[in-house]
Amino acid sequence: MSDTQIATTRRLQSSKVPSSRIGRLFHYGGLAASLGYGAASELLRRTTSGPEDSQYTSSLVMTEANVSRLVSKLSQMRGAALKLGQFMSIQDSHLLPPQVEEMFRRVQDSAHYMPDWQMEKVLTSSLGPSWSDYFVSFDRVPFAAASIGQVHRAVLAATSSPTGKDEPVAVKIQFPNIKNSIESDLGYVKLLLTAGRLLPKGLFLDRTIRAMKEELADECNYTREASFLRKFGSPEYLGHDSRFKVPWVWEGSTDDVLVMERVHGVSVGGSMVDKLSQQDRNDIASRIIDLCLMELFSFRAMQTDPNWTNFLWNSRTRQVELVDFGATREYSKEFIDNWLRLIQAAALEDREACIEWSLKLGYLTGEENEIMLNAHIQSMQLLATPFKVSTPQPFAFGRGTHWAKITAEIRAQIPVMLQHRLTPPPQETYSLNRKLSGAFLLASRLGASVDCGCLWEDLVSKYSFGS
Ligand SMILES: Nc1ncnc2c1ncn2[C@@H]1O[C@H](COP(=O)(O)OP(=O)(O)OP(=O)(O)O)[C@@H](O)[C@H]1O
Repeated sequence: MSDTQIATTRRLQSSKVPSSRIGRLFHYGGLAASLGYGAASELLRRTTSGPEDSQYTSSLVMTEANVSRLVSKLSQMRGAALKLGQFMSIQDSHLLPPQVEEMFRRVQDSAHYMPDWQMEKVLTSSLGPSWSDYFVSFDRVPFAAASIGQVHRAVLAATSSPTGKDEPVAVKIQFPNIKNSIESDLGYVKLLLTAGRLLPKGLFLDRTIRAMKEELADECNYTREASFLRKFGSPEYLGHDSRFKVPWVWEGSTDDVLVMERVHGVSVGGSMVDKLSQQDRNDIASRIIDLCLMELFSFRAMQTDPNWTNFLWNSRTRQVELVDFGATREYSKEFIDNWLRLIQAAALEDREACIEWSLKLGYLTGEENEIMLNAHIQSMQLLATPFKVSTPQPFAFGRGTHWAKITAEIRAQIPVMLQHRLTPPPQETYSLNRKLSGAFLLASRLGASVDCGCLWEDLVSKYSFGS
C-alpha cells in the first residue's frame, strides 16, 4: 500500500504542522475570515449560550459547511486547538450544545500527521543524524496521531533495548514547536469560540483555559511522561499488579521523542466491547475504577486523560495495558485528605460536613445562596452514590440503570451551578472530575456492574489522614 492509501484507511492525513508564529496566525486569521467573523460570532453565541436560553434549540446553528471548516482547520493546527476539543468534549459534555460537541468530536477523530521530511527533522535534531541505527526497523507512516504528537511502530535493536533482545516499540514523536505555541494558540481558539461575550459566566472559561495551559505544557514534556511511565511501572506502583501492564521506556528517549515498549491490546471503549463476556466487562470496569482510587488515595498521582484509547485490553495476557502518562498530575496530601472527607460526607448524606469540607477545598466561599448550596451538595451526593453504604452492590452502570438516572440528575444541576456559582471549582478538580466521570462513563459504555462499595471500603480502611 502507498502512504496515501495507508493514511486513508487509518483516517490520518499528512499535512505540514504550521510551526512558526506567523504561520499559525495566518491559519487562524484565514479561518476567521472564511467563516465570516460576524456570522461566526452570532452562530457561536447562539450555540453556546446554554440550555436556559430559548435560542438553544433554535434552528440557527452552525451550518454543516462551517462545522467542516472549523473541524479541518482545528485538526490541522493540532496542539492547543485539538486539546481544547478533547478537554471540552470530555469535561463539559452535555453542557455544550450538541452542535459544538459534535464539532469537537470530529476534531478529535480527524487527526493529521507530519509529512516525512518534517518527521525526519524532529528525529535528527532529537536523537542525532544516525537515529535509525537504534532501530532494526521503523515504520515511517504513523499508526496513531494525537493532539501533540504521532506514534510510529518500530523495532528497537537488541544493542539498545533494555531486555537485550530486538523489541517492538512505539515511538511517539512530538510535532515541532508545539510547546512554544500553546499560549497564542489557546488565545486564538478562545477568541474563535467566544467571539467576545458568549459562554455562560459560570463556566469560568479563563480559568479552564489556564488549567489547560498548564496541562498542555506538562504534556509537551515527554521526559516528564517517561518518568511517570517508570514510576507507574515500578514495584511500589503497578509493577507487581498482574491486572495491569505499564510499558517500559527506552533510556535514550528525549523531551520530544518517547520510545517505549509496544503493547498489543485494543481500546476498551471501541467496538471490541460487544465481543466481551459480561464477566470480562465487569472485571475491566472494576479494575479501572480501582485504579482510579489507587491513583488518588495511594499514589496521589493520577493519569487524568480518561480517553478510552488510553486503556487497552489484551485478551491473551488478560491485562489492561495503560498508555499515555503525559496527563499525569500529582496532588498534595492535604487536598486528597480533604477531598476524601468530602466524598465520605457526601456518601453519608451529611449536609453540614459536605459544606464544611467544600469550604475547606475552596468549592464554596461561604457566601452562596441556598439554590447554589443545594445544587452543589446534591451533585456531590449523587456522584458518591456508587460508594454509599445504602447502595445495593454490585452497582450497575450503563443504559437504563440507576446510574443513568443519576447522571441525568447531575446534569440537571449544572446550569443551576453555572448561574449561581461564586467561585470557580478548585484547580485540582478539573482533572480529577474529568478522570472520575471518565471512568464511570467507561463502566457505562461497558454496561458493567462493579462492587464499588467493596472497593471504597477497602480504600477507606487503609487510608491514613495527615502527614
Ligand atoms: N506503548 C504503546 N503501545 C502501543 N500503542 C501505543 C503506545 N503508546 C501510544 N500508543 C497508541 O498511540 C495513541 C496515542 O498515544 P498517546 O495517547 O500517548 O498520545 P497523546 O499525544 O498523549 O494523545 P492524546 O492527547 O490524544 O491522549 C494511543 O491511543 C495508542 O493507540
